[in-house]
Amino acid sequence: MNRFEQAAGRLMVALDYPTAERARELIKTLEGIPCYMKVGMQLYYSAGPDFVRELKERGYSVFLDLKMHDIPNTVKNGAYSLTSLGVDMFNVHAAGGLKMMKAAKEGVMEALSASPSLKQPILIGVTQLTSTDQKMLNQELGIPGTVEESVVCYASLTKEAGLDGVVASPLEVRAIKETCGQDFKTVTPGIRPAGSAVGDQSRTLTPLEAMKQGTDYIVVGRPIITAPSPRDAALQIIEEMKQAW
Ligand SMILES: O=C(O)c1cc(=O)[nH]c(=O)n1[C@@H]1O[C@H](COP(=O)(O)O)[C@@H](O)[C@H]1O
Repeated sequence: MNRFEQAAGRLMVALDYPTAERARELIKTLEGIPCYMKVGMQLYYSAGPDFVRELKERGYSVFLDLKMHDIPNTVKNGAYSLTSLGVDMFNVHAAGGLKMMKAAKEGVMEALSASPSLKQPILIGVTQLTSTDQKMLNQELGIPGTVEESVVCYASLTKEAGLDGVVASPLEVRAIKETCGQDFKTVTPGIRPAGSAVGDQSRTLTPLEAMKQGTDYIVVGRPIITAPSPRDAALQIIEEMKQAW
């Protein structure tokens, strides 16, 4: 694998579109770039599992971002369904607690033993959303301490539950890896190339800065999908990622 492919494989493009048709247009413009594709609530709720299967048939790695957060039994069954669908990665909210996250893992393992040909998906806990800032954490969510402390606390809980890593902002990657180990995966949205609109994100870094923090994957939506040329935007981000090595 050359350096371009290595970097592209760590870029997760958020297909935040209302329909499969719109997502297919973007995929066409990104043809030949071996990035990860992230399907979130907007697209999944409209296009469903068929679109995930289509992405798999096209050869993409798929992160299904549905952020499950429910009672343990419901999450276990949801995890069973998503594993059976054949996604490469999916996530649950760490705020659902230890028992819920362990149930998610059980759902994965049960699906794998029912269909041994399936590949084990990477199971990730969402810590504090990258739109959450210090004031919101303390005043709205009622969680004391700093954002980093809360993120590291959720990351430790996620590790204890036996999951593979967390979603966090790139600003917390070093602290997460120090506490949970270098192999514990970090998936980091809140990526903003220099000069691009921050929008509703609060805790952001550029692609280069995020890679320098040692993150495993960066998630990028609007800076690519709303760019005049999404292909150029994606290629530029991959170039930036390569500079970190
Ligand atoms: O789990 C996620 O992917 C996620 C977690 C988080 O804390 N923040 C966050 O932005 N995301 C997702 O990452 C993507 C970021 O998109 P942009 O802000 O457009 O780059 C969106 O699809 C979000 O749903």
